[in-house]
Amino acid sequence: MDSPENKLAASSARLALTARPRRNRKSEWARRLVRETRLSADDLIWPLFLLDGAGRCEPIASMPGVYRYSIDTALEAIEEAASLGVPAVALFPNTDPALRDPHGSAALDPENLVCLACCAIKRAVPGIGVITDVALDPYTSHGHDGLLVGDEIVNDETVAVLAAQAVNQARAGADIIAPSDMMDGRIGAIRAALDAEGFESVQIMSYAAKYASAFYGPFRDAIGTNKTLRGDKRTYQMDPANSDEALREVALDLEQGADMVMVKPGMPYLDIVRRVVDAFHAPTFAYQVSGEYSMIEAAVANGWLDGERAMMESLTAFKRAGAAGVLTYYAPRAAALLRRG
Ligand SMILES: NCc1[nH]cc(CCC(=O)O)c1CC(=O)O
Ligand SMILES: [Mg+2]
Repeated sequence: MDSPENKLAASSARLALTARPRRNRKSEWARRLVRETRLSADDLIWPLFLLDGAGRCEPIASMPGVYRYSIDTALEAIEEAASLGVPAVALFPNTDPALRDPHGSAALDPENLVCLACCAIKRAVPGIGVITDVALDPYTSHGHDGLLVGDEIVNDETVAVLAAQAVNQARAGADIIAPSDMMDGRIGAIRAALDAEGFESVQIMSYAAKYASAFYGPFRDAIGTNKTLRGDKRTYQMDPANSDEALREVALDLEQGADMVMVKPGMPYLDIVRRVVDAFHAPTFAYQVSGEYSMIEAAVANGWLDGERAMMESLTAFKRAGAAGVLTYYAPRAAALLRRG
């Protein structure tokens, strides 16, 4: 027969190919056999927002599917995450505006929201790791991560407060201290302060390469700093155009005693993740930040993306780039999906 299909078949001689990479993709079992990276619940850290009061679980408009929890409801959610195999949570407080001041004093209050939550979690869900954020932005009236003198975020004075904040969190039972402030020299100062107080076994996960990113917008809604932030954070967070600088930052933090390092944001910075992993072979985490999450969710809400597939593909990409794990608002959802298989 002279159909167009037959003509095409007859005219196309077999290619003399030795390699046909498609052979390894011919079926699901074959693809499973050659899969290079695998995501598991062990790779997921769940960042969680806290607010005061009881019985509260408040939606965040710019982060559909993410909530601010009072401690009691947080415990239920964390219990659930632990049962799904999520190894650790990272706590971020939405501090009552009345408790914020120019010095971020509430960061040092042993009964602040994070400390109370930390104690409660260690008691109620002892099997999950608790990561606390070291930075002053949830506590300062100006929304900066450090102390503001004139229009400068002063480094060394801030570091002294951060070291005290870290000790305050360790006393409340924090397992991992995670400085996200980007001041110079804070890792060494925090390590020394922790050790001096007998907290040698408290780990430090340094936000070593944290960029001044537009993708943090929804997070600042979540903790209530968007309205109050004066100016921007470009004098301490990194320029998104830089890559070698990230390696120098990571080197300094590892020298000063960081046990783990982080690159943030995540997906637009996978090249940095890969470079850091290849250069240092240290446990390197990536933060799939609020804006990345909300971008995916907005497309899903419009019917433009398949939510589950976009979630799992984005998380797998972090593993492929070499990350030891990912801080992601998807942690419980992804862990539940991985459990179902
Ligand atoms: N210490 C601030 C902090 N810690 C974590 C995030 C962002 C996380 C996210 O966007 O999900 C930020 C935002 C910022 O630097 O303003
Ligand atoms: Mg640094």
